[in-house]
Amino acid sequence: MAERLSADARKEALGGIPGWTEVQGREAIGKTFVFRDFNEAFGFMTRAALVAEKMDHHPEWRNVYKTVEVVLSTHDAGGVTNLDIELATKMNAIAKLTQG
Ligand SMILES: C[C@H](O)[C@H](O)[C@H]1CNC2=NC(N)=NC(=O)C2=N1
Repeated sequence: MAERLSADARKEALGGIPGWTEVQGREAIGKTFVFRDFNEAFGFMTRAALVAEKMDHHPEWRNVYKTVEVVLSTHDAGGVTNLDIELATKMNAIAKLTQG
């Protein structure tokens, strides 16, 4: 199983994934993505869902129109692991593609 990152390791990893920050009150990372419209937002979610399923690592997320709020943590580990960092990195890349 993936290892829970220390607070220092989390901070360091967050430095490499623009827009992602610590969630207050729990060990998790989050980012709010804002797209041009619902079509783009849902396109992002569709692509990200396929990647998440392949990784067997799943986001907590909420979509309202063109905004997608994402929270990542590794429930099995009770915190943030490299799986979250990897999925966050992939989501940033997918968002870039989605936004054209
Ligand atoms: C059995 C299954 O592999 C586990 O429950 C996986 C599925 N997806 C998961 N996703 C996330 N975010 N954290 C987990 O601990 C997790 N565990």
